[in-house]
Amino acid sequence: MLVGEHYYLNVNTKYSQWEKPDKPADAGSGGGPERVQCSHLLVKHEQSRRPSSWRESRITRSKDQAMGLIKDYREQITSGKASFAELAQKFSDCSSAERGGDLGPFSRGAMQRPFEEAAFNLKVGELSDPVITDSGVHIILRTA
Ligand SMILES: Cn1nc(-c2ccccc2)cc1C(=O)N[C@H](Cc1nc2ccccc2[nH]1)C(=O)O
Repeated sequence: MLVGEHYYLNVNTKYSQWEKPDKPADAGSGGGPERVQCSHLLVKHEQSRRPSSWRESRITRSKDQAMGLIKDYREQITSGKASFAELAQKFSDCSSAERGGDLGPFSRGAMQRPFEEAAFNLKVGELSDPVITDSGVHIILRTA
């Protein structure tokens, strides 16, 4: 929160951002969905913004180890060995694990930018590649 700093608001899409836009404001029409619903599986690591979760009070795994785990979970899901919700419920370091990783519907501007970009570029039913945010390493399933 930068007190006194100006931010930029696209009055068409109601999207706000700190960075000065580098292209004309889009009209907000046809630019993909307004809202998406996603589930995610998050593996935190020692450099995560909050290296703690319902699973582990102090998370010490490295970022590389977190990436390795996320790739393993992704392979289990794509090969049908396990369901997304089952692995998220068991292993996600986000409190949404209790709901199989379901975050509910959200608009642009609600989530960290890398997560938002990945989520809004998924088709319904599509599983993302690993996504890195300040929280850790995620895989994202768009459900609506
Ligand atoms: C964004 N969000 N929604 C829930 C949630 C939703 C539904 C039911 C319970 C919790 C938890 C969170 C959240 O920020 N959790 C954080 C971890 C985290 N960081 C995220 C970054 C982007 C998207 C989801 C993310 N979840 C935590 O538990 O440390």
